[in-house]
Amino acid sequence: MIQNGVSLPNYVKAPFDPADVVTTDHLAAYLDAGRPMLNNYTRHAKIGEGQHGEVYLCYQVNKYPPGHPDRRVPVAMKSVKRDNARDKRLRQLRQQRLPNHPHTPIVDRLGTTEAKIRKEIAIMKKCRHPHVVRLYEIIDDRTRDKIYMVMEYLAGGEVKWKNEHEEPILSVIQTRRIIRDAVLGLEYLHHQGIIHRDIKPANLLWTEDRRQVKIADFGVSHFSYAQRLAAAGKDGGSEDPEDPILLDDSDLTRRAGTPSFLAPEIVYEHTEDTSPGSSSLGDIPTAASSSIAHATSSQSVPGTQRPPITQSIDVWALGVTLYCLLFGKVPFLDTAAHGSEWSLYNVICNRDWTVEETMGSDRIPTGGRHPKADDTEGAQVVRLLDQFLKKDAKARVTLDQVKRNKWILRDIPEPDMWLQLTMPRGRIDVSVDETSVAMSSVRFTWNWNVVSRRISSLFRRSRDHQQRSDDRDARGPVKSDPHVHLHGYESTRLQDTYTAPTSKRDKGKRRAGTVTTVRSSKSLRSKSTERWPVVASASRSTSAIVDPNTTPRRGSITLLTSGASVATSSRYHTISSARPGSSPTDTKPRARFANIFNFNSMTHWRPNKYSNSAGASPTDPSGPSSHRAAAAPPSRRSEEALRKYRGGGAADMSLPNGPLTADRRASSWGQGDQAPIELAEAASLISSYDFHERTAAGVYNAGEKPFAPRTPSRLSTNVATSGEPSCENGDVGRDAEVEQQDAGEEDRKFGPPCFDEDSSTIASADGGWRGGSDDDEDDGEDGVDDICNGLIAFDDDGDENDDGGESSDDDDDDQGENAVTFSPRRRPPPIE
Ligand SMILES: Nc1ncnc2c1ncn2[C@@H]1O[C@H](COP(=O)(O)OP(=O)(O)OP(=O)(O)O)[C@@H](O)[C@H]1O
Repeated sequence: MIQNGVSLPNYVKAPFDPADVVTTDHLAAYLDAGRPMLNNYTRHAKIGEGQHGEVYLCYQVNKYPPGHPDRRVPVAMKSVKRDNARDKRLRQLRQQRLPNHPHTPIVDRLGTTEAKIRKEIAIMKKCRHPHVVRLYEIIDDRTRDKIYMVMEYLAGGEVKWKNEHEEPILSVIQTRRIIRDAVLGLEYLHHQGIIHRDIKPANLLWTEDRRQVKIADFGVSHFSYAQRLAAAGKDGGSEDPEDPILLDDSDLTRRAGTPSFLAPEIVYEHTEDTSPGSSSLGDIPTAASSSIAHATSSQSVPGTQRPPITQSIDVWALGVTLYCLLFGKVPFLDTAAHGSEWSLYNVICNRDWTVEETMGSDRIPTGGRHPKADDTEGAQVVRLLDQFLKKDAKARVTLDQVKRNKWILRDIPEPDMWLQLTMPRGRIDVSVDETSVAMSSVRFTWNWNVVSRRISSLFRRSRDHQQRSDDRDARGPVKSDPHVHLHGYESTRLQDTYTAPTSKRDKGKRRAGTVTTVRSSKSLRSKSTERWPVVASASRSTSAIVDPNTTPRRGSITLLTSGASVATSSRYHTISSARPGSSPTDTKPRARFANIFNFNSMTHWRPNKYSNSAGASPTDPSGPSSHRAAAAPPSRRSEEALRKYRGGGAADMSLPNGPLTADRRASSWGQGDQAPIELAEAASLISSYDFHERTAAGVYNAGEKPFAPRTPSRLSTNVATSGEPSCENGDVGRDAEVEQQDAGEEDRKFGPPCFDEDSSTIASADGGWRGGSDDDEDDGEDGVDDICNGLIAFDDDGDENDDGGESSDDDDDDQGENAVTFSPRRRPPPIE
């Protein structure tokens, strides 16, 4: 196989490459022979429970004939509650306390589980890498109060690393493979501008065969344009990764992660000697991040500034992870009798770590904390740990250096090729609007007055745009999907890209990905927007660009013609819309207005506290321009920070190599020249290839295996051997029985799942998150929830809660009505 000019060895298989993330806006919940079903997913065992919801093993029942290997695909389905009365009350309380300041991060302002989940979805939607858990589908029915994330199922479960005697249970070879996989996944994320922020063994999940691990849990991850540019700087770009403005990512100052894995720069205020020049955290730039200092803890040391928080915090956490896997304990432990989180942070900032005499379950000698020997494996590992756990983030090893480390490359047959193949490629973008539309709001309703107002506004504006479009330069629109091609982006495509739905079921699918919600304009949360044309290029997704010359009114919809000039002003938010399954050949425009106006994009304008001066609307005194006068302090969002840094308004943004045009930006993000496939995807398979090693590592040797694959993996075997999917052949009773026995047996063998303080993610310092599962909220509200383990609830009359009725957002508190209902009498059309 030859890929991008590199000839891959025979053992490299074609990479797994399922379609893009699907957003389904219709939910049918019902029982099938006693087995709960959501759309075409049958629910099986509960795999885990996090802060915001439960994760279930489900089987996707596909339209393949019975017996086909892909007919039933195991997936992990995470169910998360959007919002609820308690959240709402908390949010109101928090909003009262929060200063109304443009520097308040958007997550703070929303301050809900919903905001967190939206961000998680928006980030996961974009990630495509063999060592990052894939998101397949979002089931987001606006009439429900839960959202379902359908993910790749990792049957091997979390990476466990110690036994009850605090001894390591993984061999050194297994540890190396885990770290290698994590490095590749993390390098990909960093390349995209994503900081994971919660790297730890529990967030590395094994595949069923335990040959690979994948990074999971993006609940506290952070996407940053600035960080991405910083990463681009490494590639020879002109950006300065240390530039304080590029690092203006204030969201990062909210402490998130797991205490034992936090980097010193996150808890820097605990550093003992913090005088400039002598800090163990290195030279702290005094000018840096002044805007983020306000968010630091009350314990911050006067006269010092928080060191920049960069992707390096993930590198530190990976170092801590390596240490855990090798020695069965965390490197920084609070040994005080009445230790607290604070004393742990003191240890992290000020103390060195120790090294046991041996490492791994195979007890390979280390040579101590400062090994004298040069080339022993132990010495190599300790030196690598030294580089990982540098308190000064600037002195810390980079992932690229880790990949080139002797110990990491130790058992790779062709290291040069591996390095070449695993080079991260391709860029993605997670825009603010993508987090907004990552999931929609509950109770999305038609409001005919609004609809008619929108329609007339639509006519007016599209006429204006038609007139202006001739005068504009032909720069292509900024797009936020990595698969969008800028070239050949023509409005006529729209007209070739829609097939009218043929059934109600299809209709649901066709609507998937429609532009839905603009939070700041409540009136827009109507079905009027939902029904507007989805803009889809041949490659599934587009974004809209707003003409800076227009003066959109608050809450108006603006339509553009092809080739409209690009407004980089942040007051115009592009909205991506992705319609799964659309192809240039089988579709045509769905909107009745599409063929009248020939538009290819649409956008919403919304007032934005973070606006800068570009593109101000002189006719909108109540809009951002007036707000801006008051909002003089520098904007927080990194893209705006960059714009300011580059010299002011959108028009004169310039880089040393010329102006930062939309095309240049898009191509610098890798959106203009999409590689046929992700090279790294193919290459990373090599990292897990070596059957000898696998045997040596005890992957298939039950005697040596520290943890057997969990119940669900056995279930999948069951399904495979039975030939027919259980829900089809009525075998569910037996299946459930076996499942139960299996779970019991597993509990006996391995004990119930436990959460120790080393591995529990902490909430944001400002109390933005809460613990507890959804069920906390459900108590007394929908009792049947318990029957279905919190996933689905019956309603008394057995009717599905359809989205026909008029209702307002204010009804959100009504948990009983919003609960996902379960109708044994109503089923979706059978899967052929
Ligand atoms: N794709 C998956 N495949 C298999 N198991 C998974 C998958 N995703 C999550 N899990 C399991 O479900 C558990 C809960 O996952 P979830 O993402 O909800 O946790 P979380 O809320 O992020 O947890 P934390 O409290 O650590 O942040 C995890 O511990 C993990 O073991």
